[in-house]
Amino acid sequence: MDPFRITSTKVLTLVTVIDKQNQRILLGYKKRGFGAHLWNGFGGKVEPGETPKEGAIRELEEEAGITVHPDKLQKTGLLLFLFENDTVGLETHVYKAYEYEGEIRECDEMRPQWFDFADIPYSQMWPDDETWLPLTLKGQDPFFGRICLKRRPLTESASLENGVSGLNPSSSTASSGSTTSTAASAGNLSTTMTNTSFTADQPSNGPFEIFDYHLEHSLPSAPHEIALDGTVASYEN
Ligand SMILES: COc1nc(N)nc2c1ncn2[C@H]1C[C@H](O)[C@@H](COP(=O)(O)OP(=O)(O)OP(=O)(O)O)O1
Repeated sequence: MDPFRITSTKVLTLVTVIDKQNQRILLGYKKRGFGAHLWNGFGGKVEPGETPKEGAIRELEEEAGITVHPDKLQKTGLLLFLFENDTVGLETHVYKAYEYEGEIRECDEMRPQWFDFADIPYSQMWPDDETWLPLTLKGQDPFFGRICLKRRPLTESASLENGVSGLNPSSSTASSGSTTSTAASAGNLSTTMTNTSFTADQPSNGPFEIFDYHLEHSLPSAPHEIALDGTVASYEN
């Protein structure tokens, strides 16, 4: 049986705020919960009754204290994170914003910090970020990605005791949406990598490593393109 087969998804958002003029990006250090101790964009579960975009704006406000007008929030990608032997996939709607209002502030969940494009801390981020964040920064978006992750071998995970928590990705409370996916139609980018191994000199970026991934330059044009199990996501680009 395919260890990456899923029967449903949770709908999540992820926002990167980009300061084009100064060539830097705003990331947040996750203090607790799923992905704790990693730097990431801002986001979380889409609440019932919310669109992904509304959820993204709400999470950005909650986690970084800033507001983005809906017209200024651009869809940069749709990423489907699949975890080995977990039938719940994470359907993650990724956005970027070049403008915001308000003062950036820390909260109990996230500590925001600017990073120059040249100093993005990929070694302390989810391992998939290095595959797609550069596309966002270079404007090579939108993209669709199917990213399969598996747990690092135990000895390595054990050495990450003080690292990432939230070890069961589907254990956190559910959000709206219930969709599974097939590959989207072919785009002009097609990147595939298989079974990247963790090396001792690679700093820890969590208990998971990429098993394989596929990225392409096209968002599914219609929800049915990402539905496998008869359920259909309701999302907007
Ligand atoms: C698996 O790979 C992932 N890579 C990246 N870059 N980001 C990920 C990955 N898996 C999840 N994420 C992102 C998506 C969301 O922005 C957060 C998870 O959100 P969380 O579970 O913390 O949602 P909240 O609604 O904030 O949760 P609580 O209110 O329950 O704390 O990580």
